[in-house]
Amino acid sequence: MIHVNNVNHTFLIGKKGKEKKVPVLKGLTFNVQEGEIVAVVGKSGSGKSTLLNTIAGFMSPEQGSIIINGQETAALNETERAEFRLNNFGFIFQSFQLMPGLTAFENIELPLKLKGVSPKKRKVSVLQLMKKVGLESVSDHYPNELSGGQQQRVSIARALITNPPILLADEPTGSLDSETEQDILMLIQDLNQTMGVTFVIITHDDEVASIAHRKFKMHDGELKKEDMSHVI
Ligand SMILES: Nc1ncnc2c1ncn2[C@@H]1O[C@H](COP(=O)(O)OP(=O)(O)OP(=O)(O)O)[C@@H](O)[C@H]1O
Repeated sequence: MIHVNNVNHTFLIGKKGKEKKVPVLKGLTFNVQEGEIVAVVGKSGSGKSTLLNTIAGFMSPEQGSIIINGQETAALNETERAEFRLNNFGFIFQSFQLMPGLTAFENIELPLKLKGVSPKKRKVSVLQLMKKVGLESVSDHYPNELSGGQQQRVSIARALITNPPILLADEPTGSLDSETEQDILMLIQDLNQTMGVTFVIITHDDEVASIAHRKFKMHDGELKKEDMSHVI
């Protein structure tokens, strides 16, 4: 489903003429299978977000290839890449990134509106998914009238409403207390098991990594598979 082949990337940092080369991704090779939850852990600055940005096609790696569902993303132009991203990925962020002027329902509905789905079909899909993620009772609430956990549920539902096969999550529980974190992790596991959604989760939190089928550790731009023998 996701094939990362010998990916290298170097940033140029500093003043013009005196730039320093900083290698951020060094020969990364790994695959993610359909239906897996994969966690990428590592210290701040180890290259996790850069890796996620290359998988999502927000940036192209200097060397190597990334193939998503049989498509090499670097071969697409900007417009095709945006379309490809829309059809293949949903995104979850630490800071939820909800539209403050829209209700929970309207936030989840927005991607369908942008895709031109009819109001009737939108309503059916949104209500069904809100039920699935446990948001029926707060449909008319604005983001500032929701708890952190509820806001993250809205953002997960918004990411899933167009049925993308892959969710990319950057510290999805980073803003939540530990009890709410557990709720969100259970939801992620449920969505993985019942809807077959593949998750790639960036985190520095061991609790989050513990729900992954496989865990990779980024260290100075290199990726090492971690022992997951504790996972049944
Ligand atoms: N656009 C950019 N231009 C130059 N350097 C960058 C850029 N983006 C990231 N870097 C550098 O690349 C390295 C890796 O950054 P990255 O954000 O991928 O790390 P991270 O593991 O996600 O960190 P964090 O956990 O703090 O988000 C850092 O040294 C960072 O300063």
